[in-house]
Amino acid sequence: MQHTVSLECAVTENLNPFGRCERGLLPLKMSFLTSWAIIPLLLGSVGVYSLYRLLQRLRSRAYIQDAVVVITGATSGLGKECAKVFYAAGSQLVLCGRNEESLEDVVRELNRMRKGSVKTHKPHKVIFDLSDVEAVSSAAKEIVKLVGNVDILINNAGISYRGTILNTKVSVDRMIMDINYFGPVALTKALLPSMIKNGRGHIVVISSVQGKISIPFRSAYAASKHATQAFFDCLRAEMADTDINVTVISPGYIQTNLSMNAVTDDGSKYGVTDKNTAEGRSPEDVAQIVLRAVGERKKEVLVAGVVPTLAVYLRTIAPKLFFAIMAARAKKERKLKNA
Ligand SMILES: NC(=O)C1=CN([C@@H]2O[C@H](COP(=O)(O)OP(=O)(O)OC[C@H]3O[C@@H](n4cnc5c(N)ncnc54)[C@H](OP(=O)(O)O)[C@@H]3O)[C@@H](O)[C@H]2O)C=CC1
Ligand SMILES: CCCCCCCCCCCCCCCC(=O)OCC(=O)COP(=O)(O)O
Repeated sequence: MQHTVSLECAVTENLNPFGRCERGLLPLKMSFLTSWAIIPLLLGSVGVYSLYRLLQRLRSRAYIQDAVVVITGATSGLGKECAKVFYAAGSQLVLCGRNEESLEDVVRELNRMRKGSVKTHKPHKVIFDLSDVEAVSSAAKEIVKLVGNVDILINNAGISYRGTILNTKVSVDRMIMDINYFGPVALTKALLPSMIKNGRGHIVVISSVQGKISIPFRSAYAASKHATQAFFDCLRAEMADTDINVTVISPGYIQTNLSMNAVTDDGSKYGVTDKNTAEGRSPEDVAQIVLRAVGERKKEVLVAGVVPTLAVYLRTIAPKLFFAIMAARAKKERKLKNA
């Protein structure tokens, strides 16, 4: 019986600190006082948070300013935009690409950029093809000779693919793996010893949402990005007791030449800008996200909208449902192609 009464009391009235039921003005006064007390508490928290953000921004700025930053695939798309934001933030850039003239165009574009208050540095260029492991090794030597220690390596270069597994030549699978996986692995391995010797460094890799989920007709690309995610997750763990940071960035669609430059099942160029690519995020935005992630030494960042983000979780939480959605997607795409 007593139990029933105290329960009613808890629901309809106030309990004092000793658990007894109270009536009258006192509880009203208490709630009035606590609601006023919350204001300085809230203001204090906002102040502490703002101070924390300011310190974080200053720390990020100091980390990037004057840092030696190597960017692969700097001739176009996300790589070129990363070059711009790191250049403006005062980094000493080493721009890597396959084509000297395209790299020179990027350097000219950087020179034309309006100079802010931050001191900028003249960028270096290093030309090599990521699919050639020997070339990667000599490029790493050239980089160290040019700038000494590398602070931040941004493994950005990559190529995509469209095709069915049934029709795709293994040489195409290999080519994608060479550029997207073995290239960054080789460059990272070549530069890591000097980072360790120097006592600090930061390895960044541009993976993809497709490093976390596989979608139909992207087998070679998704596989190369899954391998990339796995390798750099291992590297992060192995470097945990050093001052080497590892950041994996996994973007969704970006408005670049990726789909235009993608290869098909026989290795020929796809040559089309897909609707998803054209409607993707701007490379400028994504480059800003990369800059912030590096400054804040984030371990990984998924740069994607609600649906791809849900898809990533769905793959783990409800794989059967995810597989069914992917099967329906494959069926629909095949039908569209054959129509
Ligand atoms: N665009 C998108 O929707 C998304 C892109 N990404 C990733 O972003 C990264 C950048 O791609 P993005 O800017 O979009 O595409 P782009 O095609 O615009 O840029 C790709 C860059 O990679 C370089 N590259 C290609 N092959 C080689 C090679 N064999 N050796 C050296 N460099 C090479 C290209 O150089 P060259 O000028 O010589 O061809 C170019 O600079 C890639 O890793 C991609 O997978 C991730 C998610 C989404
Ligand atoms: C409870 C609701 C769950 C909703 C889940 C539905 C699943 C829908 C599938 C979403 C697939 C998203 C794929 C995103 C792919 C992507 O962003 O890739 C980025 C790239 O790397 C692009 O390269 P590409 O060559 O493919 O253009």
